[in-house]
Amino acid sequence: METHIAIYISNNDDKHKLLESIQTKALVGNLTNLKGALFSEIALNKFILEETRHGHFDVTTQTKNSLKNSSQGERKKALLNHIIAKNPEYIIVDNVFDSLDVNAQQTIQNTLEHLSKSTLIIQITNRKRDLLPFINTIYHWKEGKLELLNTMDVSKQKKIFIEDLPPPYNPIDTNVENLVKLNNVTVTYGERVIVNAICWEIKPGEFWQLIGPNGSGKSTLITLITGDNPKGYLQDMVLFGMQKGSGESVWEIKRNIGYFSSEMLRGFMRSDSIENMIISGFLDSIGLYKFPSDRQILIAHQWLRILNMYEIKDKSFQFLSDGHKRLVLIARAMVKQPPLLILDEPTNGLDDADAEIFAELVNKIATESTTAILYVSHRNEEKLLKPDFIYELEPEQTGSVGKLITV
Ligand SMILES: Nc1ncnc2c1ncn2[C@@H]1O[C@H](COP(=O)(O)OP(=O)(O)OP(=O)(O)O)[C@@H](O)[C@H]1O
Repeated sequence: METHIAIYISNNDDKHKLLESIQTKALVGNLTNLKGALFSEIALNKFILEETRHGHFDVTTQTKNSLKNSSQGERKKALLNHIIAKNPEYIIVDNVFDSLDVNAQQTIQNTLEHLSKSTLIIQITNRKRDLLPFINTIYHWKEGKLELLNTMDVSKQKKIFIEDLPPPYNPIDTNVENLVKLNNVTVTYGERVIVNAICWEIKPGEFWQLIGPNGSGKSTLITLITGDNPKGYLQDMVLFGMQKGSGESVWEIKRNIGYFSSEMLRGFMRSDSIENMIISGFLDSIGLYKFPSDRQILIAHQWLRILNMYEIKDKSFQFLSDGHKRLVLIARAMVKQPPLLILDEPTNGLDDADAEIFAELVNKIATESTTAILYVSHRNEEKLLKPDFIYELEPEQTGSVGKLITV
């Protein structure tokens, strides 16, 4: 049997450098003459870029959609099939379970377990619970070298956000019974019904988690709520007191929403200061092009203190770890204290320690502010998060139906 290894990394580690060390610098033995494959978000992004540039699809998804138009889970499943078809001699498996629902996680685990009988598997992970069952040896990557790890226990974080949240900034009138009301909403793409007759209400201050298997339509519902989906125009929806199709602008909808998704990290590559990143949340810009008011600066400073980042506020945002970048982007989404904060797969790629810190901030916002939270996730962060309600999408032949679960 092959010796399969896992390398445990934190969000502070440079994953590209680690991959290079494995592939070309014999970090885990000489692999240069072996045919390798990379099962990772990094490989997927390359394929998506190729698709966009050259218009041909190397990786075929189950629905025959392009990768770009596929859901996160569909992309990952398609990539694994693509890799298997190439018969690699080793596979580097990076954050294997991110974006996958429970069934898909099991299927992919079984597939990898089967492959592990003939193919070397090198797992890179930042969550101890993701460790594949057939891994024989676990290392920690430290200062460019591998250190054997006997335990993957991660020390529990202390309660870290002790400062109070700032008072609301120009509170938007949320004197409405429902922030979001979907009434028999059905969305189809071509012949396919994606979601069917969805009835769902989100009231001010509620904390919701939206769950459902890959491809069940979670992102579709989110884009309807944020006003980004053209399919919204035919629907019976009331968003922040405005009936959809009554002449409301996308801006009028968006001013009520703070939004964060892991994918946003890719959009913020400029080297603005941490302080300016937070202030820019008032101005809905990336980067700061207008002078902020004293009050805006004051509120931003309060958020910096909450995050324990006041002392480093002038440093570049890019200097932060992935986990801390997320905290800053949540603060950025929250500075205006919008009626609704949407967190779309926010913990993707976070290590154990940062996932705990992140969840603590979300719970704090849920209990101390009037902002309602809509948290979209496959990852069962139930030990860390405390939503009031769960809305579950259940796929059926005629499109996904919705089910309300009270926690
Ligand atoms: N523009 C589009 N054209 C055609 N099909 C689409 C388009 N956008 C989404 N789909 C399909 O709609 C279905 C639902 O996608 P959606 O992204 O809403 O699912 P999801 O629940 O968010 O999935 P995941 O958890 O995997 O991200 C998928 O099968 C997807 O391929």
